[in-house]
Amino acid sequence: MSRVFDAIIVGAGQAGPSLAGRLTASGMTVALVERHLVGGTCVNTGCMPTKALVASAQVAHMARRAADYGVVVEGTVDVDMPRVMARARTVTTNARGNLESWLGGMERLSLLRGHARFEAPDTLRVGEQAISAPRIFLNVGGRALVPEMPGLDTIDYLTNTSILQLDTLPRHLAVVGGSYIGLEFAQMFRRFGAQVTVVERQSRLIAREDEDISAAIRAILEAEGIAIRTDANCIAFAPHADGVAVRVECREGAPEVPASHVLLAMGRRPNTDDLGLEHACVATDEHGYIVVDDVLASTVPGIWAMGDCNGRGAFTHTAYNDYEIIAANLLDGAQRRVSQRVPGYALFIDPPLGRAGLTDAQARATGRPLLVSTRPMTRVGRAVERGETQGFMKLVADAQTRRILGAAILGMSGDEAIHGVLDLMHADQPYESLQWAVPIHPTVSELLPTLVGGLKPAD
Ligand SMILES: Cc1cc2nc3c(=O)[nH]c(=O)nc-3n(C[C@H](O)[C@H](O)[C@H](O)COP(=O)(O)OP(=O)(O)OC[C@H]3O[C@@H](n4cnc5c(N)ncnc54)[C@H](O)[C@@H]3O)c2cc1C
Ligand SMILES: NC(=O)c1ccc[n+]([C@@H]2O[C@H](COP(=O)([O-])OP(=O)(O)OC[C@H]3O[C@@H](n4cnc5c(N)ncnc54)[C@H](O)[C@@H]3O)[C@@H](O)[C@H]2O)c1
Repeated sequence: MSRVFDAIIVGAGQAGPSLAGRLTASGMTVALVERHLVGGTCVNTGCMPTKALVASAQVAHMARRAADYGVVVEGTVDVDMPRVMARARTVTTNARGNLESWLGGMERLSLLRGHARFEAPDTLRVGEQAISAPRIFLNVGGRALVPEMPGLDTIDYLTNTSILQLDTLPRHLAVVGGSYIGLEFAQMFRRFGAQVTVVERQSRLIAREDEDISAAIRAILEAEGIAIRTDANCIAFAPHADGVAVRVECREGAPEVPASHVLLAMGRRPNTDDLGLEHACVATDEHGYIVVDDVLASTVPGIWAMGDCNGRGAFTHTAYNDYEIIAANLLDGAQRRVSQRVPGYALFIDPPLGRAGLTDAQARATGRPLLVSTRPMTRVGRAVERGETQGFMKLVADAQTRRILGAAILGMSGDEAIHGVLDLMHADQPYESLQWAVPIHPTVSELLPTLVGGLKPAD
């Protein structure tokens, strides 16, 4: 006998709890199944703790730069790692507690603690009990990808989860993977005082971005003393007197990085391998992502997938937007689609990279006639006043449709200022609309109209 609900949600990450809120408010009985911590990756081992740590690292950095601003800090700037980590844990614990209270008071919701696994297309087993519903929503997220690599089984390594348990400063942190996760951790640990080496197998960091962005980020990180080893082919690990020897075999530099700690930041894999999807005939792609259509329906009627597990986004805001799409279509009679979403995200190094739409390279690949405009942060008044002039901004537009195709703001407040562009792209208005906005002085955003004014045909 199974307990029957109107809906089952598996995973209390970034989409599940909000969907539970909407479904129960509409009168449905809902089972929300969570096997570990409510809040999922973002709250517990992702965005929240890392951005709290980035904040501590920025304070340390600015304290070291105090003299640049005429501020006297006596002695050296030291970082108290247990307190830094405790602060990040408090941010996480509070957020998780708030979520638990909200879910705890939700009428018609049964929060079931345990691992859910399909037994049939409408039935899941959670421990001793079977539960079934005509609507099942999968929000199972992902975890660090740990590929088989020579010697990995002979060493201790860290992931985004275990590194948050460190209470001591690594002497030398080797970060394998020079993309979002790797670079945020690399910069913060360098600022906490560790020696840091980033090992990336591609020829440049964060290779999904344009080459000028990769180069500028590399320069920012190297200026802080982070060693960067690109073209790191044939990575292998071995125990070493210092901890771990990371064999890199790059074009330049010594073939081995002797590290005290190794962080693997080589991507994510979806939590779909232990969900019993074969008992429900739900199709996955070759990487294990649940195949969904433009309204996030899986290949089986009555089963939807939201968030990182569907491969249609890898961010908290895309997971949340998945919930918004499903709720609007099911409950509000709307016709929302994933393809209506303008891609946007930020890399939270300091200064951050804010991104919207296509990269320059992606825009060029469309073959459309393009207009491009760039401006260094040295020519942004607010950045000059703040003494934070690293980076640049860039805009790419379609010369025929006069729509912005993409933008990057690598610079102070780039993570916030990019929203002016994202909003315009979402509103599907021509770029000239930005010129007639009256932005506030002095801000980074106030340069967006100037950037539009500087659009010129791409070379
Ligand atoms: C270090 C790091 C930093 C990040 N920083 C940012 C950032 O700054 N901004 C941003 O937008 N994104 C960031 N992300 C990405 C972001 O965390 C994810 O995109 C987001 O958490 C995805 O949400 P989700 O709901 O899809 O999955 P998750 O948050 O992973 O939640 C899935 C939940 O499902 C549960 N679950 C899985 N399988 C089962 C099962 N069979 N039964 C029961 N429960 C199950 C899990 O325990 C988990 O609680 C970061 C990620 C990492 C790792
Ligand atoms: N600021 C944010 O929004 C934020 C922050 C962190 C993570 N995230 C999310 O988490 C996801 C995963 O991030 P990530 O940085 O782990 O993955 P990623 O897929 O973005 O990058 C993985 C990197 O590791 C490199 N790599 C892979 N195999 C390697 C090997 N054998 N040796 C050396 N390098 C290797 C890749 O070339 C790539 O640069 C991202 O897609 C992002 O959506 C977002």
